[in-house]
Amino acid sequence: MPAPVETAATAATTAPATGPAVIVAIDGPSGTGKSSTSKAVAARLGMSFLDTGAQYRAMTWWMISNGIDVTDTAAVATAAHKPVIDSGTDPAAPSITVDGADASGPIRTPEVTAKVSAVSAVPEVRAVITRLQRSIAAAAPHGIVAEGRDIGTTVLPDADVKVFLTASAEARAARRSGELGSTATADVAATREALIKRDAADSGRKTSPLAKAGDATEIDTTDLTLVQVIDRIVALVEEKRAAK
Ligand SMILES: Nc1ncnc2c1ncn2[C@@H]1O[C@H](COP(=O)(O)OP(=O)(O)O)[C@@H](O)[C@H]1O
Ligand SMILES: Nc1ccn([C@H]2C[C@H](O)[C@@H](COP(=O)(O)OP(=O)(O)O)O2)c(=O)n1
Repeated sequence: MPAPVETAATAATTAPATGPAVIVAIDGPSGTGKSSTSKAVAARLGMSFLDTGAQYRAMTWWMISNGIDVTDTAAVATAAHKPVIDSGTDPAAPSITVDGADASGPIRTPEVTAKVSAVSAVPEVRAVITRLQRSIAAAAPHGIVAEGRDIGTTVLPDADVKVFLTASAEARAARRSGELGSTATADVAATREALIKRDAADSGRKTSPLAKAGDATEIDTTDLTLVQVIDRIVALVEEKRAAK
């Protein structure tokens, strides 16, 4: 039976946060449900939400817009400190701007998706964005749910709760293709190949690759509904809050 789809909006009974602030790190490959799950968990628990992939996409969009060849590592490294990236962390209305301009649409283009792994492999880019992410997490009044590839391993290694989401390549490709508006077999296959290629690049880079932290709880979402994944993570966070 197809999984009932819960969006951040339908999951969001934005509760005022109670108890101590907790830091939650959610990592995993593309299409495992990090963004939708993290948004909903943050909304339910009255916490902030940070989509770190959006920040790497914003950096990539800025490089493309400014005529920088993303395969020229030295040029990307030199420019990395120039864009001003600002992330809005309300899970009900997350936002991202670059130099004051709304970047939420342009960062999702196929060109940015194709180039983001190259840009995010550059150590200077990671240093700039990691610093930004830590400052956002430190300023979150009721704690934060931050999702990405290296949150539990590098950005917030002392996070209270760490989750690593996985799912089969088939499930991930089907989810992404659905979002892109085509479930035709050839389109799903092409999406699957693109996902696998990006995962390999993200896992294989030298600086803070996509990886499961040793102390992360792994959840395979292949056969779980979005609501089931959200419930599991909320339970982990509530358990941690109770113990604090
Ligand atoms: N457990 C799940 N079951 C079915 N669909 C899901 C599940 N988790 C996420 N999705 C859907 O898959 C797509 C990709 O999810 P997303 O949260 O963007 O993944 P990620 O951030 O890991 O790339 C979205 O359309 C989302 O609604
Ligand atoms: N913490 C992070 C988050 C994302 N990245 C990089 C690697 C990813 O392929 C891109 C885009 O991330 P994003 O989460 O938007 O990717 P999805 O298309 O949602 O799977 O950014 C990263 O290197 N480190």
